[in-house]
Amino acid sequence: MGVLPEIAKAVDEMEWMLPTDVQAEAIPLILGGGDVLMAAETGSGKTGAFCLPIIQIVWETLKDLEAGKGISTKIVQKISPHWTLSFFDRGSALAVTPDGLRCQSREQKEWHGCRAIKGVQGKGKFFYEAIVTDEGLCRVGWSTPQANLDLGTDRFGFGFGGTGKKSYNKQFDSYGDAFGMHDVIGCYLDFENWTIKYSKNGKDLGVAFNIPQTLRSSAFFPAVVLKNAEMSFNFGTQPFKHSPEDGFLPLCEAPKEAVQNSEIGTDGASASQAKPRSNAPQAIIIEPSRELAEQTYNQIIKFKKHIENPKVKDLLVIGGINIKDQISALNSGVDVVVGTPGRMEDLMSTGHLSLTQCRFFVLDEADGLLKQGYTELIDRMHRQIPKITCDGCRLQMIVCSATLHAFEVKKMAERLMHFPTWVDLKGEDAVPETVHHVVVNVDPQKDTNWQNYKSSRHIQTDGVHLQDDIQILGIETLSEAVKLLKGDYCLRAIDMHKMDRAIIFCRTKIDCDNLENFLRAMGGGVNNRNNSYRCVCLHGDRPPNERKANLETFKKQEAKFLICTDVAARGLDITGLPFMINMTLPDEKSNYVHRIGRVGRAERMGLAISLVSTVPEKVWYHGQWCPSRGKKCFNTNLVEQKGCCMWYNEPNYLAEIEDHLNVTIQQVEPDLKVPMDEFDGKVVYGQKKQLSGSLYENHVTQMAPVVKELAELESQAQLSYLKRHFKTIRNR
Ligand SMILES: Nc1ncnc2c1ncn2[C@@H]1O[C@H](COP(=O)(O)OP(=O)(O)OP(=O)(O)O)[C@@H](O)[C@H]1O
Repeated sequence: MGVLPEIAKAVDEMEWMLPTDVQAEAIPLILGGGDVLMAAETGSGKTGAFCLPIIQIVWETLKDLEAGKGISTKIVQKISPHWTLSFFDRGSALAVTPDGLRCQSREQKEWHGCRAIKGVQGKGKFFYEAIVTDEGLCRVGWSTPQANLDLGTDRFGFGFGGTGKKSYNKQFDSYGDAFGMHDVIGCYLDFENWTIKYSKNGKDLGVAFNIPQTLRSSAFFPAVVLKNAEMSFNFGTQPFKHSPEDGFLPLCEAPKEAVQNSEIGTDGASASQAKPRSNAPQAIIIEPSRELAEQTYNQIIKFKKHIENPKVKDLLVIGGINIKDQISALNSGVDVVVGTPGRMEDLMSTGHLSLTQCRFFVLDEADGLLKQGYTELIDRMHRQIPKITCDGCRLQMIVCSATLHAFEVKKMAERLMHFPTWVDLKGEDAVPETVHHVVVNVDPQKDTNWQNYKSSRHIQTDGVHLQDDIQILGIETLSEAVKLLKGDYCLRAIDMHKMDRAIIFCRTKIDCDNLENFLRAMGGGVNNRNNSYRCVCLHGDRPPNERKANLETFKKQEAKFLICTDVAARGLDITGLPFMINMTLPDEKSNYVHRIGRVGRAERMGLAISLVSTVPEKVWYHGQWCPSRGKKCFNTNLVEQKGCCMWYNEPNYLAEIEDHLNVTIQQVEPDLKVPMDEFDGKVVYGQKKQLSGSLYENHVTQMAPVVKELAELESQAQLSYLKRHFKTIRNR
């Protein structure tokens, strides 16, 4: 994987012998500093593909910062021998490009400043240009080494700000004109008349300051201070946009005897100036659900197990955990933060989480995040992150999902990412080869068993037909019948395949609760310790602690079935999970891919069964119009009648999914027997496929005859070429 031995050791202990395809492609790209969009099948190891290189780079940066000398050598090499801004003599949130000619600060509340690496002293007249390259607040001018970096707020520096004010010793007086985006500010320093003045787009704004006697023996350095802004500089190595007045020299032509080098940053000791603030992590990883955030966080803990000196500190930022603990962890220093958008936003808005040192911005399950309505938040976070890091590297953005081809993702990538490389191992959405997925039709007109159900035996339905007359056979009755039958089909699927571990997806929270009660009852009640349908539930109405505990129970195999809404459709990784049941198809086609991707992970085989109603089913649909968003809502009218129900047409959704995946999903009979095909007889669901190509000995034996044939063909081709070539020469 090309990672540190300490990381490789941890990965080895997890029994990862080879990188998966997506890891082999993405890890070098991320280590190389690029932006990456990763689209690969569910369960193909995307989490490792971004976490491993991130941990490595974060650790290397910490090591450099700790050593001091590391970072200074790295940077000093990059410093041009000419006039540039200093990488050291600058505020912690101010980033400088590797050429030292542009700086940026994305801190919104504080000013962050910077000085050049050289200044001038004694006699002469000097000039440089500064250009506003992004909206924001800026002040530019000259400062002596004693001045603080907030230019113009003490007696040692002179600034001219975009609001049309000159500033010295905290005194802000009107001067010249206001300036902003694209304006070119000329900065003049005159040691003959002891004055400082400015020009805007070539127009002379007149003398701004008389240099006091006390400062006349000091060196003056170009200086700038920014608040959420960006400026670029020309010290004379490029033609100026507007030539300076006669007699003023570009700084880069200042005679040697007038030039004074900055003392800050010439030795490693000063590198600490670039030390990250404690609450400013180097990597931010955003996940769409708490469970997924926890899972990624747990993987990071495993990956960094052997990393020492310095340790990489990580933090999980999700709701349901005491925010005070998260704040105190942030204050004591974090390097990698994994979390959900809501809690991250809370911490950012209160200033407890700073993005100023972020070098990795990762969106896992990006299309899911965008669909949940986080586009604006993501854009806002991206704006706050400096695009160049404190040690001159570029911000890296990594975006991944199994279903990345959504239009919104492409638009976001265009907007925010910097020439991203697509690691697209699947093209359009696809189901992994390791997943055997089938559908069974639930047809209440053919299968009339529902008419014989006694109340004790059937599943409680969601109550949408409470107001309907279902005694007479009509679409409402058939819809209710489907709901009853589906409970039974689910049981039959479990029994037929002797499922002892399965994830079961329902469309709504109430469906989950009803199925949980039904399965428990069918297994002899909740107090029956040997309940053969032991199950737990995971959905948004369950408190965070219960969600966490239920997931743990299922992972530890103390419950056989995990019943959930789409909250768990994405990313949840349950080792060797053999079975999955869809009680209802999702209306969002990409969610089908995510749901069935909970099985068939890490090369293990899985079976996914979807129950598809042949008739329309009336279901709950609580939109924004529903005052309680579904809680204790009994409005069974259709949406068109200002109600909270709709008709759900599963055959249509099935057709859309098949069209999207370009496959016809195999259909099985209501007995739920899965016919023999290449999966059957050769695999045990939940285990690795036997005789698969992943074992190298087998791979070599399988490929040997083909390779031999290829070698012979190549030799023939070369000989025939040589013969022709030889003939041509002879004929000449
Ligand atoms: N190189 C590897 N060798 C063996 N197992 C691996 C390797 N990489 C990842 N795995 C395992 O594969 C499983 C799936 O990985 P992961 O959760 O990263 O998949 P994913 O691509 O993010 O899936 P999804 O799209 O569903 O989120 C995990 O259990 C992980 O430990």
